[in-house]
Amino acid sequence: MATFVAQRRVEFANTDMAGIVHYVSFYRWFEEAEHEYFRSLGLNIMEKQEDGSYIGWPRVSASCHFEAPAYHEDILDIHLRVERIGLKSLTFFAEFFCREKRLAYGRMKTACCVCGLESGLESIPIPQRYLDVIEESK
Ligand SMILES: CC(C)(COP(=O)(O)OP(=O)(O)OC[C@H]1O[C@@H](n2cnc3c(N)ncnc32)[C@H](O)[C@@H]1OP(=O)(O)O)[C@@H](O)C(=O)NCCC(=O)NCCSC(=O)c1cc(O)c2ccccc2c1O
Repeated sequence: MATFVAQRRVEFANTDMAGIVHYVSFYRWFEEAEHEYFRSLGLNIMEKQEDGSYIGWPRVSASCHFEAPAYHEDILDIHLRVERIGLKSLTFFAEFFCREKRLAYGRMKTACCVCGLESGLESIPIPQRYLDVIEESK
């Protein structure tokens, strides 16, 4: 996939008592970048179906490596790409840059699921309409 780039400014609430960005913020920005990527393709990360259930993308694994700290007011460029398209899952790879220096990188794997409030999560093969646009963005 051509790399999708999202941008975030480090807000005060993203930082911790050490004055640097708390690691949880990187996971949140990673997820937000992924959702922005879906939106850019005309997809919704929670798509309602006729029976009232939703197709969604819960995470089955997440990892992040932190190489340098980020600070309040820094502008971060989040470079996101689909690393692997599985039968029922997508693996995203993201890198976080500030002034072209890489601060962190990580992976998130999401399983395509039917999400019902009562029935819970049921993984399904990724529907073709998602594959069409995701593969085209590669
Ligand atoms: C999600 C599950 C229901 C899947 O269980 P199932 O037994 O059906 O899984 P499969 O074995 O068929 O695997 C499907 C697919 O996923 C890969 N996979 C599964 N588990 C892992 C794992 N631990 N590590 C790596 N990969 C895994 C597997 O290889 C298959 O991929 P293929 O490409 O090979 O087909 C079940 O696992 C479950 O219920 N898990 C708990 C999910 C959860 O609670 N996650 C944490 C919170 S979810 C979340 O934060 C979230 C974020 C969002 O952005 C969302 C966006 C939109 C909707 C929902 C969101 C959301 O919930």
